[in-house]
Amino acid sequence: MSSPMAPSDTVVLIGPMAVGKTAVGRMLARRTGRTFVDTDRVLVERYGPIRGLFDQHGEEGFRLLEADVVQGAVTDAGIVSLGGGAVLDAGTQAVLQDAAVVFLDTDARTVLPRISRDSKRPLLAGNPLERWQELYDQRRPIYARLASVVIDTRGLSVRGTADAVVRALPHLLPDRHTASPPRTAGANHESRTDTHGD
Ligand SMILES: Nc1ncnc2c1ncn2[C@@H]1O[C@H](COP(=O)(O)OP(=O)(O)O)[C@@H](O)[C@H]1O
Ligand SMILES: O=C(O)C1=C[C@@H](OP(=O)(O)O)[C@@H](O)[C@H](O)C1
Ligand SMILES: [Mg+2]
Repeated sequence: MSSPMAPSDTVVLIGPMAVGKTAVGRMLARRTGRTFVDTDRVLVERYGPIRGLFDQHGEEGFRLLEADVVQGAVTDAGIVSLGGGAVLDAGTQAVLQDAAVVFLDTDARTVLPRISRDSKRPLLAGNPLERWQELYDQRRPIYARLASVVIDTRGLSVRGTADAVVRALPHLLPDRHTASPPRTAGANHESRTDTHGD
């Protein structure tokens, strides 16, 4: 079965857990007047909390549900934030080929305060820092290969990172006189960055 392709004006944020894909995607959508979809948020809305999905279906089952949600999300133009492991799926890799794929990069030291008490990301259970680094090392080559743009977010705020994305993709900025407020989809109708559901 052939996959649909993401339109070239879709911007997809990829990268490791807690780098800021959700927070930056939301801010970017607000700044550029585009729709925002966070695929974890869609999964939670559709099926329940991420942790429960891992408990019920295992990582493999979660990836199948996730891949389906990603396919739906990226075929609509707009800003799309993926979960950190979504790029493991071959169909997802294929569908991203034509999109502007932004790899938000970071390191363990930077994300440590964001993950040290994390109970919502099942893959970080046990020793979050070690698990984060392990997953980062495994996935970094995939992020790098899929990326149209790589942004080193170390030392940047969420706003600073969104600015860096706009600098890298200047066509994102709307014309001042014609910009309309962002339409909502997925996550941008909820207030904070918790997209994991519990
Ligand atoms: N550049 C940043 N500086 C400080 N805090 C950040 C930054 N990016 C994200 N955060 C915070 O870190 C946490 C994880 O961010 P999130 O957007 O959920 O990451 P991701 O979607 O990549 O897992 C959130 O509380 C968010 O507000
Ligand atoms: O990296 C991963 O495998 C995961 C990342 C999470 O999303 P964030 O990257 O937004 O935290 C979420 O999809 C799930 O916990 C699995
Ligand atoms: Mg996220």
